[in-house]
Amino acid sequence: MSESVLTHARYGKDFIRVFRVVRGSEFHHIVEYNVSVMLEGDIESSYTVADNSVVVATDSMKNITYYLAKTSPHILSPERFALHLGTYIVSKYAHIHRAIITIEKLRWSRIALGANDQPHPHSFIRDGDDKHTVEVEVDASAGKDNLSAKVTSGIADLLVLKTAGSAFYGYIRDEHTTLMEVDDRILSTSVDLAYTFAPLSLSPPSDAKKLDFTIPEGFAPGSVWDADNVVARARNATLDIFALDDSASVQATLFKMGQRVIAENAGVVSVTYKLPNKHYIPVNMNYIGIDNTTPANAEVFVPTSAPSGLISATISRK
Ligand SMILES: O=c1[nH]c(=O)c2[nH]c(=O)[nH]c2[nH]1
Repeated sequence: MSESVLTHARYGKDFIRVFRVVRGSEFHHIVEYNVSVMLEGDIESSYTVADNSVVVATDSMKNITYYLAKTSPHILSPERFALHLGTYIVSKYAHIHRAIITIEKLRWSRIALGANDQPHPHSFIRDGDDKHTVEVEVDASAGKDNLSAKVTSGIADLLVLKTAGSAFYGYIRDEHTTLMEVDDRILSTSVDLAYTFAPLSLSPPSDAKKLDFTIPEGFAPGSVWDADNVVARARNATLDIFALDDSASVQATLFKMGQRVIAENAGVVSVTYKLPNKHYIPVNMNYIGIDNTTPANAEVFVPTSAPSGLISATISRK
């Protein structure tokens, strides 16, 4: 026993499901989040000598999440809410030095009705399976008056497909090659992207309840405080490039996506894409004298879930 030592400890509550409505005079606004709260600090004794006096119960972390969902003016932005929640926790508990908050924001879009797409004040539709993802680390290890944060946001499970404008040829051909070179093919991927903002420092709460959380005035477009617009631009850029790029490969198209995200968002320092290549294989009908394999005549495909290619890269600001 004495030859072992605790080298890392982190605990918290995962899968905290929360829905919030903000009732404006004309329009209601809603968010649905899956939140995870993980804490680090002077908590070793809870592991090593069964000392629960240092434990903020994970049940309390769940309650704090709901309390802030009710009281925080930042609830509608997952980045700001995560920063507020992390700041609250590290400010309230002297021995907690780091809070790692992750949020998955599910899609709810306002229903538009009638010929002129009139936005409905309080009805919404789940118009996609993709999620806005956020990971915030609020760090108080340099002191409770010296808070800093790292924010990585992104999009997961954005499923797309195009039926033209994607070639793949010129790759290594040797005794292991069976793939046909094509000047056109089906291209489909489930986009996963995550971008990291420049590190930021945070003001500690000034009120006794530790609830006060301020964001700077006049923040720069593309900064972490502009995160709702950043994710909208990243989604648009991704869909734009996917549709419009005359793709030579997933690799080349991915790089263009990353370049756009960096160019359009001044506060983003790097972006990582993970693009599975979800292969659609043309059915060979040569046995019955029908051409379904040359790109121009390929119309019937087998969608395959496995194996898939997996193309990933990180594009960083110079
Ligand atoms: O865009 C692609 N990149 C690859 O690396 C690859 N490999 C493969 O078999 N098909 C594809 N497509």
